[in-house]
Amino acid sequence: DLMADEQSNLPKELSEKYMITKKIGVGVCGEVKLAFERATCKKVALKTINKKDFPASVGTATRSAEREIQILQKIDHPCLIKTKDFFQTDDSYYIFLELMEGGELFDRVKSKQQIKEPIAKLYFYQMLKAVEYLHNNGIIHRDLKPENVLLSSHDDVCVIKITDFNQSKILEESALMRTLCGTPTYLAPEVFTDAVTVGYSRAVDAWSLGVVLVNTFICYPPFYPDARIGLSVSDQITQGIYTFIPSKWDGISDDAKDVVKKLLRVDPNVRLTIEEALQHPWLMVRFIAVSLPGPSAINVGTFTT
Ligand SMILES: COc1ccc(CNC(=O)c2ccc3nccnc3c2)cc1
Repeated sequence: DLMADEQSNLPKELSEKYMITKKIGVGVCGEVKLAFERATCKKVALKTINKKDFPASVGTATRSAEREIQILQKIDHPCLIKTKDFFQTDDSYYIFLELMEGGELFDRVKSKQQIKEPIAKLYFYQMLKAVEYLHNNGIIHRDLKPENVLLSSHDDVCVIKITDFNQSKILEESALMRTLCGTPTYLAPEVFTDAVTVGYSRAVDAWSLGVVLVNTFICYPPFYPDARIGLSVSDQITQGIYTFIPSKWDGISDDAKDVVKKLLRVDPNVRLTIEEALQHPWLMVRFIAVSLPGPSAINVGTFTT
């Protein structure tokens, strides 16, 4: 059957160590299957990236896949997905990841319709901590969305982990940074004025988290195709036009709305940074330490409503 011959063209070392079973998710650059580690019978997720899938841009595909793998193996944070094993053949990468039993936040929001504020805050706090770690390590995710936020269990109170780093960017030391270290005697003024805005590319992650937060609260994103608005989605975004629909936001605190407003600022220079968001009153509630069950328990505290 399909499973058998797929199992057959896997690297021998891989199929000796793991048994691959059903597909549990499909991503842009490959698919995610449930696998079992034969020695421990533990469940793991297998993400397969086929190099041949992008014949046209084969260069960028493998570069982005290699960058993703490089990042996956370097990062270490309770709210970032961890690689457990890795294999490569001529035409595919096989990345074994810790299995997130709860699936995607995207599906949880869809099935729950409305996520209660303390739970949305718990998830959002963990996303902020994960992205804070990435930014502190010079990594920008650049593709934060509910499909890339995974839940560790079916319980509302659970650890979340961010996944999918194939759009990520590693901030290298730039020629501009080196230029600004030298004596500016012969430097043109625009080199300094440009320098003010350069280095805010990480602000894209803060914006995306603002959109994810709205999506988590009211189950659809703030910018979406709607004839009544009379603007394309990209125009709504570039003009920062969105509304807090009263019926959807009733019962949600003003602090929560304030975080959204400050993340969805069009100008990246004034947009809330991840660090500032973590200091916002909505997130700075009294925490009572509670350690969540599960492989990588973290103390996030119980959120007062
Ligand atoms: C036992 O069969 C299942 C077990 C769990 C699920 C829900 N999880 C998933 O659907 C899922 C999707 C992508 C992932 N990417 C990396 C790590 N874990 C992941 C888990 C779905 C089916």
